Amino acid sequence: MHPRDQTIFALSSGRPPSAIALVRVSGLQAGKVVTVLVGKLPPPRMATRALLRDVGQRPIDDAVVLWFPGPASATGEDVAEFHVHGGRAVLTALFAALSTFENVRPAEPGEFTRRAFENGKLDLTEAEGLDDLIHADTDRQRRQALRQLKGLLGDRARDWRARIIEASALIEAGIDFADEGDVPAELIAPALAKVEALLAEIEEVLAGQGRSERLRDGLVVAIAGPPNVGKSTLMNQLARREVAIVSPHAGTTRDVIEVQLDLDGYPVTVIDTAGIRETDDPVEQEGVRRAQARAADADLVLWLADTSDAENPGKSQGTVPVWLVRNKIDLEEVGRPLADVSGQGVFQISASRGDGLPELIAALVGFAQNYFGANEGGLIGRTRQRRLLQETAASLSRCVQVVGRGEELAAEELRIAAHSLGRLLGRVDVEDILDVIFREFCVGK
Ligand SMILES: Nc1nc2c(ncn2[C@@H]2O[C@H](COP(=O)(O)OP(=O)(O)OP(=O)(O)O)[C@@H](O)[C@H]2O)c(=O)[nH]1
Ligand SMILES: [K+]
Ligand SMILES: [Mg+2]
Repeated sequence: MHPRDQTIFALSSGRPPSAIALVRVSGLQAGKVVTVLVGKLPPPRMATRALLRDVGQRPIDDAVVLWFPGPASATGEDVAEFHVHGGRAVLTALFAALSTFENVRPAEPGEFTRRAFENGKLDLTEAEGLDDLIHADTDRQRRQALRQLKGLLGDRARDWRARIIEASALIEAGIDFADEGDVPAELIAPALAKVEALLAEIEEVLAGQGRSERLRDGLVVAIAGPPNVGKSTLMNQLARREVAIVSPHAGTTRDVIEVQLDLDGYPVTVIDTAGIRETDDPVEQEGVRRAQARAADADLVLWLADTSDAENPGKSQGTVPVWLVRNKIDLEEVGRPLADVSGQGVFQISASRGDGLPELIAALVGFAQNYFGANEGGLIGRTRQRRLLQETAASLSRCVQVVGRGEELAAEELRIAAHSLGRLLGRVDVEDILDVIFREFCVGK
């Protein structure tokens, strides 16, 4: 039997032990499994309390069972849910009982969602949103994933694709009529108008979103600078715990230390690095090498200097934005003005006392907002989605350019655009292009 036709089961709730564990079963055998374990098939979609028994009638656990006959189920197949006590031995006994059925096996990762997708319960962008929602750590990530799961991008893509197919049908009809007479002009003009409107909408979505797809990975902020300027002290302040060792000894930090922060709902990874200087110590040299590599990979560098230091923050950072942060302002002589640097991206702080930190953190939140796009309507959740939308826009814009020179070329670009959106949704079939042509125009050939 093909693995796709086998019945699958898995623990769908968290790691045991837990108060309650949810075990899901999906596939052709689900009904039989429930009938044997419960003794009868419970009414559909009603929580039913039952003593589960294995095939040898030995009791497993007192459970709540839900029976969802397909196709009105999460996967589209027959699905059973067992809510049992979340003990390891309970689950072992239940899994052993499930495994005694023929063609019933443990599910592969993501297999329930895969089946739901294959049965048309959700499109690919929604499946991606579901995965992102499960992995969301921060509120922004959760909201973005929920938008995807609700199908906001999928709905737009389906609408765009339908309109591309309409435009395509107009052009195809023009091509067909062309060898009989001179109908195309009236057909091509509305097709072109449709394509231009579509292109504007897709480009707006691409432009207005910042890099919302990076919300999944988060923003990387590296703290770099000369030794002993207080990088690890700042790191600990941002993390609100002692993640890095602080000492008056220059060259304390050698390894790259990371913490994940939730900055106003934005996921931010802060990296503390070794102080950058010339050194003979091979261990410290390696630390400096790693520090430079990580700073070059970061999305933002906080270049820390103490107030005496006039270190140039720009060097060796490539295209990564660098903010100059002057630390230890508490050591400034009374009455002496704070360092002469001012303006955007220059901060005065005391990492140990906390002065200037609220301003620095507020600026980081602003940077994150700008980076990810503050727009609540951020539709793009993944690089894959952005790439396919860019491909779609590129094909539509080529279509606009070539339409005067040849309808066949224009029609081909529209086919490519529809194909890109089909891939975005995970549904590529050219049949529906033909369907629309035959249904709407009935040329009768
Ligand atoms: N007065 C004062 N001292 C500070 C401040 N921030 C850090 N220090 C002190 O400066 C020394 C170095 O701090 P660290 O945080 O270890 O500096 P670092 O940049 O991580 O040093 P390396 O890892 O060795 O490169 C410690 O003695 C800290 O207590 C500050 O704002 N004011
Ligand atoms: K130090
Ligand atoms: Mg350090």
